[in-house]
Amino acid sequence: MVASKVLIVDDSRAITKLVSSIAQQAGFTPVVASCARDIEHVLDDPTHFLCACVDYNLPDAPNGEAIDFVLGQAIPTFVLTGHLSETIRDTILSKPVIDYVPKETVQSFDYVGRLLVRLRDNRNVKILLVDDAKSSRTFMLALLARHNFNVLEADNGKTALKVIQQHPDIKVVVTDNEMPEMNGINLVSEIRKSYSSDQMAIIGISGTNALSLSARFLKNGANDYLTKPFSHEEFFTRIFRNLEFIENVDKAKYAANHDFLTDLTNRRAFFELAPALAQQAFTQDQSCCIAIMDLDKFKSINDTYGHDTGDEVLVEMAKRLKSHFREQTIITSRFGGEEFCVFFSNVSKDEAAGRLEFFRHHLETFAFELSNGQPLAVTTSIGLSAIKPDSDNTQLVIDQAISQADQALYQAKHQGRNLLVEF
Ligand SMILES: Nc1nc2c(ncn2[C@@H]2O[C@H](COP(=O)(O)OP(=O)(O)OP(=O)(O)O)[C@@H](O)[C@H]2O)c(=O)[nH]1
Repeated sequence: MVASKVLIVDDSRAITKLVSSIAQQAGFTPVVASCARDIEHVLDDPTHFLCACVDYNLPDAPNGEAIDFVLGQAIPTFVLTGHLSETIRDTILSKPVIDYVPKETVQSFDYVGRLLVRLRDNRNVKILLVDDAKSSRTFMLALLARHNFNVLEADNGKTALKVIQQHPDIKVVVTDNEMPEMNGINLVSEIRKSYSSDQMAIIGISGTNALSLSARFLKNGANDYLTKPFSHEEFFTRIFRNLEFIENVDKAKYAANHDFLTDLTNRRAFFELAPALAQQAFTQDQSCCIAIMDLDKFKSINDTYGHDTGDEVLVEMAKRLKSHFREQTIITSRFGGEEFCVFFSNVSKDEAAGRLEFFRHHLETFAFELSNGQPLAVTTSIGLSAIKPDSDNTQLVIDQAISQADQALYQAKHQGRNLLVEF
């Protein structure tokens, strides 16, 4: 069961309305209780709740009692507070809450939206804790679990490397230094042999009595460090800052390699990926081929229905291409305009021709449905060419095959369109 509800407990109608709309925008169903008494009535199954957003001060629960009740239902909880004295802050942070949000500014509510999305997405974010002291791992694990992170553990550097080998998608490693088998500093330099600082963030933990340790962590490739003892707010700030950095780099890389409109691999990334796949295939005596596709009379679609409809057609074409050619060894790419390219590795020319003919026939048979519900017949012409097996000159043979597939495509257009022609 996916936890898709957000419990909102607040006596202000303005706040419940605002937070409900933020939850809805993030894709969750808000469930509102306007006082502590109401909570029991609106809670059906607590496992359906991603989290709760609870007001610290309610008329029938003036000192955070509602927070304890909701936490008792095992629902991850963050607290909204109107007045934040040091005492209230300390009281809130003494409870196992996710965080507290002062109801001060628009930015506070912006933070609520980001927090909800994070809580949902954190399930897929792996964080590795490396420390030989179990108590220290347990403390950090409990903090990260509140934010739904997928937490892995290791009690020394060597074990950590094994865990990383099994989970290369770990985003953040938090490591102590003094450990048996392999210490933290050595672990950092081992990780950096395979993962750069924008692929896997490393936060070193150092004690206050060893100030030079933080510098050694950084010099060996750590992204950041935490000095013991640290507050839980400081811990989360470091985790989030480093995670956001990794995620932003991921987003930038994705944007650089994908076509903005159709989300297919773009031409530049195609020429980075295809030679490596071709080389792999050729060294295993497997064949590779390339198809160039061009939508028929696309200009008249633009002219008749407008450029936006033309864009819709390109997006739909990309979706169909992706669903027909899903394998990791096949690259579907938008080369530009209404021209697409499919690179097949480990596929013979005959098999590729069969699959492309099936795809051409599928387009011809099933009209595209536009966003206004109107059907639109779209066809494509296709040129196909085998790539000459030459693992020493993959770039060159790919360029040759593209030019041959282009010539075949030209013939397909010339022979009346909606055709597959092999070079
Ligand atoms: N909507 C939309 N149109 C685009 C895009 N890129 C290129 N085009 C249009 O695609 C059309 C391509 O037209 P032509 O090259 O004349 O080819 P065609 O009309 O498909 O004719 P044939 O290829 O001979 O069947 C032009 O009108 C371009 O403006 C885009 O990103 N979106």
